[in-house]
Amino acid sequence: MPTTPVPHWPAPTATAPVSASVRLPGSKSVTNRALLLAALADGPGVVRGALRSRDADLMVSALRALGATLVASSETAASADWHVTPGPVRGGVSIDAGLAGTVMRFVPPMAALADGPVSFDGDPHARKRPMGPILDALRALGARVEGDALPFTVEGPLTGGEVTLDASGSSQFVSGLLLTGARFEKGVTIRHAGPPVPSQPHIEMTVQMLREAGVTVDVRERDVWRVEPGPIAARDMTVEPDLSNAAPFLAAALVTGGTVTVPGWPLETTQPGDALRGLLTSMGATIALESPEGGAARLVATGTGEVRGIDADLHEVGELTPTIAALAALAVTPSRIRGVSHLRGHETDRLAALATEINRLGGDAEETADGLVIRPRPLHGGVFHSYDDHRMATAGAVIGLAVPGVEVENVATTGKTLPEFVQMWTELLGSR
Ligand SMILES: O=C(O)C1=C[C@@H](OP(=O)(O)O)[C@@H](O)[C@H](O)C1
Ligand SMILES: C=C(OP(=O)(O)O)C(=O)O
Repeated sequence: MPTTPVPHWPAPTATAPVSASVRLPGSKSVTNRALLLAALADGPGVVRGALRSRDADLMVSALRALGATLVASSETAASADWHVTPGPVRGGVSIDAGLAGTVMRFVPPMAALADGPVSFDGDPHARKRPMGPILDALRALGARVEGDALPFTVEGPLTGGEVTLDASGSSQFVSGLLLTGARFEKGVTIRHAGPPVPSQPHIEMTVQMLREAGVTVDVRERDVWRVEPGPIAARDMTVEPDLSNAAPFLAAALVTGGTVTVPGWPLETTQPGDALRGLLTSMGATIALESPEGGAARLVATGTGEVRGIDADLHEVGELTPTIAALAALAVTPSRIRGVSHLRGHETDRLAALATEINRLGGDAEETADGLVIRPRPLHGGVFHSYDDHRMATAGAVIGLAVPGVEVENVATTGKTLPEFVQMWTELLGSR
């Protein structure tokens, strides 16, 4: 039966400076680590304020398929408190990774603990995302693996031990092995050999969450991570708001010369989104991380309506690139974004997608080997394609604030990490 085409979303243009408080749901990266660690723990635990989104739901389904029991309480459309009871890891099941890097890279090492083969597949584009280094590592550690990308099958048992891999394509290869590593008979020692590993804050997030669960992790040697075998302690933990998803909302303060407040911004965090404070300041925002006595911390971003270009190496915080590129396309001076060649293996080839879509609106964006050069040029309306990439869709929304007639194709793809994006964006623009 022919499907009815979904109309493009007319991105609202701001007619006045925004002034809003935007409460973000839980971090995707923290949620999916916390759920997996809870499913591997030595007893029942709770993950509070967990994100509800496609990526998080795929993780919940994967863990249930592998034998864990997850029951939600305090559930809203955007958030849930998950009560997680681990079970023996069960094989003979299939896992849908969707387009989620955290599912396709974090779950296979756990699947190697199962009592039978576990098969993985995902969205058509997910089959193009790099998987080779982590699948080869599982082989080297003792598992049987069929396939070098999605779809693939993993079958334990695996003893663990030492492995060398090239994690320059994704930090998630390291995080994935570390998260389950304590449950391998010999633990795991990972040595990286190759160009620099991106997204170090995400690896620090993994290490910190493991340590909080009582796991011994040694990171004293550069590019070497060691997890000792042992139990993963059951915990009751609360997920921080998703700071990367704050990016388009904070960007709206810059573009419109308004003010956006994000309540609950952690004073200390391993989330890469915390780098927005420096990045947006360089682009012309005034940023204040306020911590009122007795009150919860919050971030306040204020713009002037004029965006400055930026020269930035985003190697450590690659997932912020689409928002920074959207701001750069609206800036009054040129920008250069460097250090992000690994974005070609993200939800789509983000460097190609950003250059194509900015140029489609009349902009001047050029791909380089490891990033983008974006020069000021007046933009016009048109369709901004999302390539099934949540952060492309929100980048289109940021440009639409200043450029009438921008239509975002498949805005529903924001459901990967922020299903309420359109509603939140509409409220942002309405609440003046
Ligand atoms: O571990 C994580 O939660 C993530 C790590 C990063 O992956 P890459 O290192 O592949 O960029 C990041 O871009 C992704 O959004 C989430
Ligand atoms: C790269 C991203 O996601 P994933 O976890 O699927 O790699 C992202 O969210 O920007």
